[in-house]
Amino acid sequence: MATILDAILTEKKVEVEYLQRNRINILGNNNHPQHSFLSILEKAEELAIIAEFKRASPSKGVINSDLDPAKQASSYVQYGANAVSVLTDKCFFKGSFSDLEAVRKAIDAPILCKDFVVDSIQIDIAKASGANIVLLIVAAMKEEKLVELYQYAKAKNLDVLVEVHNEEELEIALRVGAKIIGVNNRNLKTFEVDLAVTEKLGPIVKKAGAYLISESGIQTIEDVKRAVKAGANGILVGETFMRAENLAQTLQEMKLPIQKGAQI
Ligand SMILES: O=P(O)(O)OC[C@@H](O)[C@@H](O)c1c[nH]c2ccccc12
Repeated sequence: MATILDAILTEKKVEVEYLQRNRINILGNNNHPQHSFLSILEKAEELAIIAEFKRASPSKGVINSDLDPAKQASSYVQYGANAVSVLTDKCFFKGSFSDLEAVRKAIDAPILCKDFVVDSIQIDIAKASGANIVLLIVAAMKEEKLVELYQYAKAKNLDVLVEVHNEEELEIALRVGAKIIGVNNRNLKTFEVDLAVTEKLGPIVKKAGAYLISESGIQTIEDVKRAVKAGANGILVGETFMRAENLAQTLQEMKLPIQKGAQI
């Protein structure tokens, strides 16, 4: 049966063809500020928080369509987020590269371009829109493609968050040489969310000497504590922050000290 990930990847092929045809019109500014998320992780004694701007998702439908990306991202940084993630996928997440550009103008912190990257032109556009980090999802491509796109992004001075959901994908991420590994607690094929995925894969990530980011489904302090216990250096949180009634408090209380030994 075709999964939602299959549907997204089919759509991305169409999008990439469009981007290639319109390359000249799209690629703009390449003089955005550089921000190294990796060096933040290297120095951090507290959990790094990547706060996500996420209007909607295929699993949750509309999450919050009232918020302005620049304002929300500024609040994230003001309340202590170490990086901001911006969904740029239109069809399934109601995001855009204009959102990313608006956030770039508003904040002085690393920005993660959150999309389903399958071609280098998407990395070019992410960079031209002001991103400092790109996401590469192991489940979205063959290993050779992952190697190619990883090297491409590195050569452009971007940090790369390599996302995995099981041991097999994690082995691939480590073979590619990923330094920052995102363990997605959500299965992109079934939408099932389980923090036990971080607990299972976290120790393997740490043993390999990479930084661990626990992604998705984090709602409570108990969830954050579980991630920290599994060795997380950071967490990626979208829905909880987009729906928060008291964002300052919700975000600030997640800034827990990281485990000793989680430093590399
Ligand atoms: O809103 P949540 O459950 O806090 O999840 C955020 C983030 O992890 C999620 O948006 C995400 C993780 N990996 C992705 C890949 C593509 C799109 C979205 C994602």
